[in-house]
Amino acid sequence: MACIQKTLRGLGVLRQLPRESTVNQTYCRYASSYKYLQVDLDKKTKVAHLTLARKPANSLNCDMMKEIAMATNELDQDRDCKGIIINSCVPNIFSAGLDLTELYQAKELFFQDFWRSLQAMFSTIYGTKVVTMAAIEGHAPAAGCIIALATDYRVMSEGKFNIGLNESMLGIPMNFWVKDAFIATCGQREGERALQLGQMFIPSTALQIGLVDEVVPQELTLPTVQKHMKQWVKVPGGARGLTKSLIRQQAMDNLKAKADEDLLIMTRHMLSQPIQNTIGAYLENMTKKSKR
Ligand SMILES: CCCC/C=C\CC(=O)SCCNC(=O)CCNC(=O)[C@H](O)C(C)(C)COP(=O)(O)OP(=O)(O)OC[C@H]1O[C@@H](n2cnc3c(N)ncnc32)[C@H](O)[C@@H]1OP(=O)(O)O
Repeated sequence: MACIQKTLRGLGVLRQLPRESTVNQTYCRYASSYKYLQVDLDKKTKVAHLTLARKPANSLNCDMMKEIAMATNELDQDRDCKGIIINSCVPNIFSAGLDLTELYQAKELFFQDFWRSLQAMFSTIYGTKVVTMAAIEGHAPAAGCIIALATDYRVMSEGKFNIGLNESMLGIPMNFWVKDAFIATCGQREGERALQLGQMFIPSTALQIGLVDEVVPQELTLPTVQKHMKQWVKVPGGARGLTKSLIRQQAMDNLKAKADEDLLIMTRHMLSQPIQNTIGAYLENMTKKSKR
């Protein structure tokens, strides 16, 4: 965790937050600290719910990614927290991925802050020693899928929803740490196919390729995650946490070592005219669609 804090501090993401605003002895809510999240920790079960709450689609703007990193870090340090469930309060959408309106015609300095915040959000969730699970009750494209990939266990709702890394289709080339996380989860062959094609998956296919661990009716999604969480947090935390670190440390070290390089490469790509044109056209399409 020292590593996560160092990374966050280096990225200017970590700031002093009030320890907690206590509602009562067994249930505490950090929500007052956050604009785009609800964070509730049940001190009795030692499980926190980190609920993405940026309507209309939980698109991830720079501040929201900073908040997710800070909240995860804060929970990681809280002795009363053994598990974090990430879910969404937006019906049928887990997260629509990066906020394209912030990426469109972004200034270089802002983009750097934005990308550092994405790196920090991922590495904080991926690197935390506490158990993390995603209750994916709707669409999870691109960075929505990245949040889910960073967790230890994913349950998705049945329905006409999509999950996956569609970056190629947006003209955005894949970067190393997202590629590594996908391949670690779904394997080399699936990675070669899905990442080149920018493929999105319906829940049953996502289950087949191992992108999610379970698919259940929507109303059972959160209860199913809660049931699994109850089991996972029973495992002695020290042993489980160290085992998790052992498995994830290499990826964390790689990201830390190559974060600047990633930023440099992605700044060049994302601010290039062809990608900016694609994002512009995509935004125009979304506006037309919602006017219909
Ligand atoms: C190189 C690797 C690292 C890079 C990592 C990540 C890259 C990204 O994340 S890029 C972003 C990719 N995201 C997408 O392609 C998803 C785009 N959105 C959708 O496909 C749909 O909105 C979605 C399926 C999520 C939901 O569909 P609907 O339920 O039909 O809702 P609407 O499409 O009407 O959307 C509602 C509302 O939200 C706005 N919106 C949606 N997505 C985004 C977004 N990514 N950024 C900004 N705004 C977004 C959309 O415009 C609508 O707004 P209003 O018109 O104001 O209602």
